Amino acid sequence: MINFPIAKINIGLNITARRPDGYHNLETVFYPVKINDVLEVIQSDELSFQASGLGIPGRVEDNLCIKAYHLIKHDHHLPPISIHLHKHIPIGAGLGGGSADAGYFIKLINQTFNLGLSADAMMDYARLLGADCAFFIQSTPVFAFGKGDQFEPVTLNLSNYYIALVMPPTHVSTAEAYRGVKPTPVKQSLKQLVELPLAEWRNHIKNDFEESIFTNHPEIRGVKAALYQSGALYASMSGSGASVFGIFEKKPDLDFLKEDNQVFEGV
Ligand SMILES: C[C@](O)(CO)[C@H](O)COP(=O)(O)OP(=O)(O)OC[C@H]1O[C@@H](n2ccc(N)nc2=O)[C@H](O)[C@@H]1O
Ligand SMILES: Nc1ncnc2c1ncn2[C@@H]1O[C@H](COP(=O)(O)OP(=O)(O)OP(=O)(O)O)[C@@H](O)[C@H]1O
Repeated sequence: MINFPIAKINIGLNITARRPDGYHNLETVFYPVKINDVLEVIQSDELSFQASGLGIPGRVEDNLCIKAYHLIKHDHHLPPISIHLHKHIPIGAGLGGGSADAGYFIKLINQTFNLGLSADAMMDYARLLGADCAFFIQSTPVFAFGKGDQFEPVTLNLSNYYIALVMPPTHVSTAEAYRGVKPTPVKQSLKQLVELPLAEWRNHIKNDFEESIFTNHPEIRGVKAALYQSGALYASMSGSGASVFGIFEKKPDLDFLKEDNQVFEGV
């Protein structure tokens, strides 16, 4: 069986406190975007993992698909499988690509082997693999809080807008990004701020990672400025970077960014 893990962008990201477990409390809005990996699982004689497309750093046994397999196998009978992941979602981009593979892998296993897991049960498994992973079980826009793994629904539909995403040739590690931020409590929750008209987001909604990441990687700041100059109503780095998205009323001309960056249009 096969499915297509999607990416997310963060609309706003406030890091509000450091937690005793070393993680941070945050609030953000996750919004799904149409950049996909391809994930295939077939029953086999032994567990194996093949990857194609973008190179994935790290050991195969640390790939979130393999970790998800062992996690579920601990509680359920699972035969050996052959996994193929075609990687297209940029890595170190703040797009949650690895987390998406984890969430979609859990769904694929549930479906392939008729495990009968509810969405809540799958989210509980996903939470054990990474803070972002649970979002990808349902992949609908949500207000997220806690470690980024607790959700409340939001009414947010950007389908009448044009979203473009720019990936500079820079990768940012999530752990590095968190180290650069001083947590600060919020005055007004993002949950209310996303209800504002989109043209006003620019004055109210921020990503707390930008300050330190832009200092260390000024080319990312440049991409954000270029998106505003091209007519974006709102532009922001996604998550811990390095990708930057712009929300436009209509398709902009972003050809000038293509020489130095990877540009995803109409996501
Ligand atoms: C930056 C975001 O993408 C925003 O949505 C997420 O917070 C990152 O989520 P993720 O990649 O699933 O994160 P994990 O794999 O669980 O954690 C990676 C590292 O990020 C830091 N981390 C992550 C989430 C969080 N709420 N607080 C943290 O401090 C920790 O140092 C952790 O070791
Ligand atoms: N299936 C996977 N795809 C990509 N990376 C994976 C996968 N499984 C594990 N990883 C590891 O996760 C790292 C990418 O993590 P990183 O936190 O930089 O992701 P990101 O794309 O910025 O997403 P996020 O929005 O979650 O921060 C890779 O360097 C790799 O070692």
